[in-house]
Amino acid sequence: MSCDTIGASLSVTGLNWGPRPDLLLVKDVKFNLAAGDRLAIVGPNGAGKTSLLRCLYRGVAPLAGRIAIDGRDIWQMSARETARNVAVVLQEMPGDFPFSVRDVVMMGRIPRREGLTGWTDLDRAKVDHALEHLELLAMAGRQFSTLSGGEKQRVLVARALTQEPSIIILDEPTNHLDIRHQLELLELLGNLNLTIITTLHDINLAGAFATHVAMMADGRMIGFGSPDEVLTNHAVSSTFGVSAVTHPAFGDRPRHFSFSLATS
Ligand SMILES: Nc1ncnc2c1ncn2[C@@H]1O[C@H](COP(=O)(O)OP(=O)(O)OP(=O)(O)O)[C@@H](O)[C@H]1O
Repeated sequence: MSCDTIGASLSVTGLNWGPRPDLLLVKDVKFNLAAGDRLAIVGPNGAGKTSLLRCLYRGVAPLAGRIAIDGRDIWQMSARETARNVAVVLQEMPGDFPFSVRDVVMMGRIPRREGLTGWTDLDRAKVDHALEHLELLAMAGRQFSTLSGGEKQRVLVARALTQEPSIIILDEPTNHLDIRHQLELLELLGNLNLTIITTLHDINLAGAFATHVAMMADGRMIGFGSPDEVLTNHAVSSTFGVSAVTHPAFGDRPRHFSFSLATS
């Protein structure tokens, strides 16, 4: 899918967040992304990945530190300006959401709407474009609540794309998707000219998709760099408590891991 917007840079420094100052779930996180970089955040359950994402999309206010998009602190922007820059695709989905698929995707245009005007031909064209690219045109009139988990996931990605953001933040976007849709979604995201930040439990998908990988454990970013730098046998094995072995790229198949339970 072509996208008229371009990615933005992101700079995070000294970021701390927790529900209370004595319970930090994100601890002294810092990293930089250039426009168009794709970051996969990996780490075991409870490592703080979703908490970090919440800080990045302004879902929670940091207790310390700064998050800047193209050099501008996100807390110095209006909520609308942040929404124009950052689109979010979360795991939680409202169960009873009385809207059609087309309506949900159209909601992505709200931050782009000027005043109280109705939807324009441009808005409708953007929605059709996103529906087509995520293979949703045939179900555009269906109630969102009647879709499968994977179909809902694709609708929420389509909504994010119609927002025309410069950064897309996704929490486990491949969770409900079958293998073909997982690969297609990551290919689609990879072909956008945007900055992407996503959590991914699948280390092999993370390595194949990302330009940068951040490894988290106990609220800290314990590794940040290229997939080859961060996803080593030792780091993956020790962080996840498994025995991880890398297999080199072969033909079309990228470098990948196999896993077994670690023997103590
Ligand atoms: N508001 C809160 N109050 C107390 N503890 C919390 C709160 N929010 C999250 N936690 C805890 O903080 C830890 C980090 O949660 P978070 O959801 O960020 O982890 P995660 O890396 O995304 O995990 P997963 O891979 O399981 O989705 C977890 O142990 C979680 O139970």
